[in-house]
Formats: sequence, structure tokens, C-alpha cells
Amino acid sequence: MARAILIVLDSVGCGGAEDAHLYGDAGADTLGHIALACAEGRGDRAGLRSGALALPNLVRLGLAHACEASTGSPLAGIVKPASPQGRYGYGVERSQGKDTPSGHWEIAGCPVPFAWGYFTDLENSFPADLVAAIIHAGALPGILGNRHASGTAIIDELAEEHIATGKPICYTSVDSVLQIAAHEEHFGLERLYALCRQVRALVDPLRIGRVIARPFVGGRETGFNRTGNRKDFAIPPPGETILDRLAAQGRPVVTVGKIGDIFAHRATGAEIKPFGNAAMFEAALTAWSDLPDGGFCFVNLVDFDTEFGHRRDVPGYAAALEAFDAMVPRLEAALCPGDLAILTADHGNDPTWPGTDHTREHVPILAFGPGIAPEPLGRRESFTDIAATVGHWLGLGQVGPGRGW
Ligand SMILES: O=P(O)(O)O[C@H]1O[C@H](CO)[C@@H](O)[C@H]1O
Ligand SMILES: [Mn+2]
Ligand SMILES: [Mn+2]
Repeated sequence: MARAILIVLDSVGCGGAEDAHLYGDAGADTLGHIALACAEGRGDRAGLRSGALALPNLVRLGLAHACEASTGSPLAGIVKPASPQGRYGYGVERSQGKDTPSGHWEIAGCPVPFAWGYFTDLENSFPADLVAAIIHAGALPGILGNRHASGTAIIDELAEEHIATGKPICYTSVDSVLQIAAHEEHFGLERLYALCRQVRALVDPLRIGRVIARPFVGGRETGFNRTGNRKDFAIPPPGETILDRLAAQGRPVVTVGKIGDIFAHRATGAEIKPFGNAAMFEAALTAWSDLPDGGFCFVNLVDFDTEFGHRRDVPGYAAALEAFDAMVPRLEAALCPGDLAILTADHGNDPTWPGTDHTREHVPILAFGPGIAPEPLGRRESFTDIAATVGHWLGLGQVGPGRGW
């Protein structure tokens, strides 16, 4: 029997998407622009990191080769090995959109066959009847925000008014999301979750991908900070995913981080949700060491996206990549004969790009494990090739419409 671990480095795109112009993202390249910024001294931060981007383990497995195949340009400041030790290539997203559910569902074998609903108006983003329904459902005195915003910026701006009035802060982005920020103590965490569940039902007819609870703590003196109690209320995937196939066959499954939320907790096995990339990686390794034959471990590492991509923080993003790179040898050491590891991403979030939103990009794909011969995977015409590969590896038959390698 075999096992597989699939780690999604949230937002670690590798540029090159031919349809990026449809999203206002022509030329966006998360990894490429971080590497370039670092090579030019724009990735330095005292006490954090400095110099060229250093990803020796990922580059050894083929990351620089994958990036160059995607964009046609080398990663600045990085010397490629003559022969990578892993299988490397890049994936093209077929689903419309550039958000987390689209990317993950396609990776899992279920591309999105419909167009998401969006709140496109930058101000007064939510229709008046929806605002009225939210206020009625939550017995609220009103809502604040009601526009496109960066989550940290809008909390800084409106948290005190939120505490004074009891009105939750509702905002959106270019993604198919309705986000609700509220203070954990003044508004109440469970009350926020309950409100999000009610709003989830209200926006189902609008095909909104996610309602996201964004709890925060703090006060005027200390400043306000979001907590690890974020919760995403997603619509379920519109077809079978590899998780469904595994569940149908009674296979052991562990999901780490946001995976449970992203798949609306359908067939998501044992869910583990620690806070932060390092804690999630540790939890994944622990779960992996106990995972029986035939099992699957599906991990999302969200900090790249939430903490650094949306915050347009190049040094922070570079440091997070370097920290992950340093973890890779422990993952390799944890692989036994018959095990397959895949690293990929769900979309881009170029921290050098205007705005604070995701960017439409290709994603790198690295696959490795004991006895897995290195070879180029080339251009994969859909992220679904990943589910197809894992499905065959685990003896599940053909999963999704993809082409396994
Ligand atoms: O600015 P914050 O609140 O992190 O919001 C971001 O998080 C959402 C979900 O990933 C994205 O749609 C983007 O708006
Ligand atoms: Mn994502
Ligand atoms: Mn995001």
C-alpha cells in the first residue's frame, strides 16, 4: 500500500498565467517578484532576513526549474542545480476565479464549473436588501464597513466604533467573499460564528464562495489583532473530490489547517487546526507519522497568503518561504518507501502587486518520495492532474478529469 501527503503553500504562485489579464494581473508573479526584490535588496528587514532569496531545499527539488518553465525567466539570485532531485512542473488553473476554494477544489479533482458571485462595488458593496436581511437575521443595530477593504486596515479604522455601537464590520474583496470582523469579547466569538452561519444561508443564492468570520481582540491602547479563531463558511464543492473518494473507500484521512473549512467539512477526515505555519507543519508531521497505509494527509499553510501576501509584505513573505524551506528535509526524512509528497499552491498573491488581493498565476508542482525518479512534469493543463496522480498512487482509480503523471 501507499500513502500520500499534499501540502498547499497558500498563494505561492509562480506567475505566467496566460489569462491573468482577465483578472487585472498580467505580469503578476509571486515567487518571481519576491526573488527579484530580494536580489535587489528590497527583501531586507533588520532582525528578520536579508539578501537573495535562499530556498536550497525547494530549489534542489526543482522549484527554480518549475518557475522558469512557467514564466520563461529565471528566479533572480537563485542558482539552479543541474539536475533537480524531485519531479517538477507547474499547473494552470482552469476554474474561473483566483480564490482559495477554486484552487483547492481543482487540486482535489473538482474544477469549478460555474462563475462565482462577487460584490463588485467598491463602496456600499452589499445590496441594500442583503444588508437589511443581515441586520434582521442577527438582530443587529446595523453594520459597519460595507465595502472592499484589507481586513487589518478596516479593523484598525472601525474597531472602536464597532465596540461602541455593537455593529459588526462587514467587508469584501475581489474574491467571492463576505467577511465579518467582530471583537471576540465585546461582540462574542460564538455570536460571530452564529451570525456567519445565518449570512451563509443569505448569500447562497448569490453564489458567494465564502462567508468568513474574522474575530479580533485588543483595545485602543494595545491595538487590535486578529486571532486564530478565523472560520470560513464555504459552499461545498460542486462534485466529487479526492476526499469524497477516500471517504467512500474508508481510507484514513487527516486534514490540517483550513482544509476542513475549504471543503465545507465534507469527507475531511480527522481535522487538525493549529495556528501558524510552523505549528501546522509540526501537527502534519505528527499526524503523518501515525497515518496507516492507504492514507492521505492534506495540508494548507495559510500564513504566506494571510500574513504576507495580502499585507504586501515582501520581507515577511520571503522569510516565511525560507522558514518553510528549512522544514522540507524533515518532511523528506518522514517519507517511507511507498510514500508520495506533493507541494503546490492554490493561486498567487504577489506582494509587489498593486492592491491587496490574490493574483491569477500558475502554481508550482513538486513531487518527491523514496524511489520516485526525478523528471520534469512540464506544464499541467489543470490543477486536477494532482488529484488524478494521488488517486492512482493510492489505488483509488481515476479521480476527477485530470491526467496523472
Ligand atoms: O484582507 P483580509 O481580511 O486578510 O482578506 C483576505 O482574505 C480573504 C480570504 O482569503 C481574501 O478574499 C482577502 O480579502
Ligand atoms: Mn488561498
Ligand atoms: Mn487570501
